[in-house]
Amino acid sequence: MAKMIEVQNLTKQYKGAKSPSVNGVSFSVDEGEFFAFLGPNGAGKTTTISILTTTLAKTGGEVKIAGYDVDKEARKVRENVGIIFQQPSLDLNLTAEENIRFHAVLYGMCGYRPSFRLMPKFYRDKITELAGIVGIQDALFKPIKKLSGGMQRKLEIIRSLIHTPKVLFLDEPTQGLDAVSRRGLWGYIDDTRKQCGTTVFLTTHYIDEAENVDKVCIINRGQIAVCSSPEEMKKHLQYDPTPKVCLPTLEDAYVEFINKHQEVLA
Ligand SMILES: Nc1ncnc2c1ncn2[C@@H]1O[C@H](COP(=O)(O)OP(=O)(O)OP(=O)(O)O)[C@@H](O)[C@H]1O
Repeated sequence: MAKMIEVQNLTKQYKGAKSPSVNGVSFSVDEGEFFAFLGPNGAGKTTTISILTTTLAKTGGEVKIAGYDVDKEARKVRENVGIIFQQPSLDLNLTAEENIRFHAVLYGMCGYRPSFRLMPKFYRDKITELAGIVGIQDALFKPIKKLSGGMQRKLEIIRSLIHTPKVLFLDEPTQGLDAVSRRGLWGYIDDTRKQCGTTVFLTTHYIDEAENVDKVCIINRGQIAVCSSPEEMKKHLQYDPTPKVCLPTLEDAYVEFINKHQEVLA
């Protein structure tokens, strides 16, 4: 199976920092795989995702996305990825639909037209479908600054999916969404993954969202601490191995693991 994300010995040291924020990280993600990159605050998740999506320069190591090198073939990488950032990145002076339209043009989905009506049918259909899924049909043509924070988040989600990317990077995608929208979003992402073979790279502090992933890596203080399936993690990462039963959820395994490692590293 093709590797969609290949990371070897990735290092990032911010200017003026005493030590690297990401320190020799290596992992790979196969095509169509659902991958979770978990870790406590400040572990290095956003730094890693920013390098993988070409928005931040690394200081060492090799990174390929969909077979393209993030330094030498950054434009190709961007054509193949969709991103939902932790921080909002919308233009508040445009309408919701205009924000998506510019993104679609930028990502090579279609040429620019000066109004929604004049855009190609496949674009209009895709926007309508996505807006229905996250429930913002009524807000599509309103200026962004009039929308609530939650609505703006939903808009970013639509924007990241509009060009049907091969690899979808989700940096805490459901932060600020209500329960119904969270469920709707995950349903859509699951469908997209299954129908289009989209590879999904997720970081989240809601560990339950990672319960059904294929592979989990935990990063702690800039280094990969463990990489396995959620089932293996639940089986092997019990803090107290008696009685010998699996921990019930990935969140239980994660919390035990982090607690144990914080003590070891303290
Ligand atoms: N622009 C920057 N300049 C200097 N240090 C930075 C910068 N951005 C992040 N850091 C540091 O790098 C480390 C990793 O930060 P990062 O944001 O990647 O962590 P994270 O795992 O995404 O955390 P969170 O879960 O809180 O979002 C932290 O110690 C942080 O303070």
